[in-house]
Amino acid sequence: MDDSELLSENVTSEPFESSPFMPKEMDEDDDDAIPESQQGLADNSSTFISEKENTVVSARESNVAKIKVVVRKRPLNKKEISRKEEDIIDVHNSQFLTVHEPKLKVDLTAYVEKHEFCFDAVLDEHVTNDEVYRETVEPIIPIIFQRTKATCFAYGQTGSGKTYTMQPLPLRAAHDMVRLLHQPMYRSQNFKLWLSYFEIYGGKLFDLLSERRQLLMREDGRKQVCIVGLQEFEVSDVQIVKEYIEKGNAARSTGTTGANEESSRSHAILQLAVKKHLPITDTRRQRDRDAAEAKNTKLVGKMSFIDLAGSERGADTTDNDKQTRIEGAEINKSLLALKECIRALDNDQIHIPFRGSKLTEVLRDSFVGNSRTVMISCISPSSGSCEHTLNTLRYADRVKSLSKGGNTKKEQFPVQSTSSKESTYPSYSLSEAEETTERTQETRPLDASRKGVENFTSNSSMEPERNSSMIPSYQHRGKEESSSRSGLNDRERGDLKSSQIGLASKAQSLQDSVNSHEEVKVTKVSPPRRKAYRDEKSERMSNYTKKEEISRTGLRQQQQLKQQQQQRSSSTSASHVSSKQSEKESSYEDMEINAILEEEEALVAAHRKEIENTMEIVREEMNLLAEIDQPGSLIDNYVGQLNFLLSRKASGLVSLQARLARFQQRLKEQEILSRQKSSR
Ligand SMILES: Nc1ncnc2c1ncn2[C@@H]1O[C@H](COP(=O)(O)OP(=O)(O)OP(=O)(O)O)[C@@H](O)[C@H]1O
Repeated sequence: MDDSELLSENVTSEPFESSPFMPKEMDEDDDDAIPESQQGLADNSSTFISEKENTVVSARESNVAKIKVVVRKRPLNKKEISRKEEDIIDVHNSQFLTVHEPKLKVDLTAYVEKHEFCFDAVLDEHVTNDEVYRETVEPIIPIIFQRTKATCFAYGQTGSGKTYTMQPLPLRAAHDMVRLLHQPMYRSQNFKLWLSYFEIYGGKLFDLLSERRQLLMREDGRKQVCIVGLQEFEVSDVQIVKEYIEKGNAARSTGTTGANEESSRSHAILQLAVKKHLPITDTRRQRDRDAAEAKNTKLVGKMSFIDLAGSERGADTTDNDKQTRIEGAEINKSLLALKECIRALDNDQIHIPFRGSKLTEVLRDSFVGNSRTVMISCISPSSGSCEHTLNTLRYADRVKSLSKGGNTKKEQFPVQSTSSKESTYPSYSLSEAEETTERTQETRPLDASRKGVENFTSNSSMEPERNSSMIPSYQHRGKEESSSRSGLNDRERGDLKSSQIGLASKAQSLQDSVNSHEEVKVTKVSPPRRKAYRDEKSERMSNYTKKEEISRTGLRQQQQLKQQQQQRSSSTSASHVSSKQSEKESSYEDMEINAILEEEEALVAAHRKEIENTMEIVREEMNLLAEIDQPGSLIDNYVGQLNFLLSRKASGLVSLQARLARFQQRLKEQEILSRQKSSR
């Protein structure tokens, strides 16, 4: 038992339970029970779907979100328990989770910071693989027969349970798909199930079902990705699927990382494709006919299962040998590319950088057109993995925000509220198989249930016209939400807002205390013209150089008092010989004080603006830190962006300091002037 093994491990596959999403399996008798006339109708028209079936499909589709983000927490393992690491993840109501992050204050007092998240589903350590299947893949299966391409992938740090979660899913899916194939509706259309299994290792593609033969990825003229040489096998029963999966798993590249001794070093992609076989009518021998038929297929829909390589950067890039580090770098590159694609979609960019990595090229179908994506974020519950867990959850939160409306403009999908399990997706009736005939080569002469085809267009089988028409002109049923981020980002904004409010109130109380202090002083302040008050005024003005005594109230009161004095002086000394001179001086001083007040206001406004900018920069810095902690992040990006942010911060401070210096200078000048006047 290795260290990472779990005490409560239950790795053996669980027996299948019948699925509420799946129609009951049709046996031969059921099939026979279909009236002759209806069978004929189905044969003649590939678009035939009964109204009832259509309603069922629509109802099912309405439960299938375009992007679904599910989090799975695994139990503590032996190693973690022996290290006395605590379970820091609380799951509530199957959708919410709280991470209790242990932290230390500057004075080394321990405290716990809570991070709350909400996802489409959160599965705790007691949830079985079968339940994971029900929550994630099962609802998608029926729509694979309705021209949908779907992808399910697991994401998370190494050892968090990705392989454990992903491995049983294809078999369960195949089980349900085979059942559906037996439905008269699909049987009559000659729908068949095909399986392929390959991995991306070190940026190269290898066929896991064909002695790890290297494959080539090409883009055809229609920008469809083709995996040249990939072997596909027709599978008609679950036992055969199981054998292929085991064969492929055995051929996978694994290695040891700092955190998992049997770590997946590659991204493994298992695809189950539903194809419509077109009948070969000419009179050939049965064997030739099978081979020709296998070539003459149309892709209906496809389900891809992707087991991503472990995403823990640190362990991969520092602890291990050169080869492992190179692998780690390659894995990081593809995870980064995946993140970039998600971000580009999130920002509604026209150009999506799918070409950033082999992985994203393969995943391209999952994000465009009539697609469904399920991301299962696997997390470890231990306190020692807290940082990685938070990174995984932040990544998941970002993907979730994509489903909330980031791509509504482009694809016109109604948005889904991720805080609710219910989603509002339109129904559409697409029963007809894809029109594109697959250009396949080299049919392997295998037994009937194991037909293998080397595919030259495995990912390209849907015609672009069709593809574009597949993006249904949906009418929005759901209420469209703004593309604002939820969860953490909202919280961050909330934190920011409350800290802003906190800062503002602090500033206000400071200002109040300064004002009250000033008020005491101001009562002594009198118009500068009167000798008796000159010293006080000059003292006051010199006090402006002290930051804490800068007060607009003071200046205003000073001005008011001066005006009162002026009135008094003009009323009582109207006949005085120096009154004109005095008025001149007074108006000059008025202008001076007004100018200082204006400058003061500008300074305070600039200070406020600077605080806002600083907070914005701090927020960006926090994002940057969160990103650099993500697996696959590039240090170059980090360095460049940090440099940019620090320069922004520095230039903001420098310009505020310059303004402050100008203001101080102004006050000094004012003081000198008033001294000169007082000495006159
Ligand atoms: N939910 C779970 N319940 C029980 N055991 C689990 C669970 N999740 C994972 N494990 C166990 O934890 C260990 C690590 O899991 P796994 O190999 O699936 O991790 P991984 O994320 O695929 O790692 P890597 O990325 O390095 O391949 C295995 O021994 C697995 O059996």
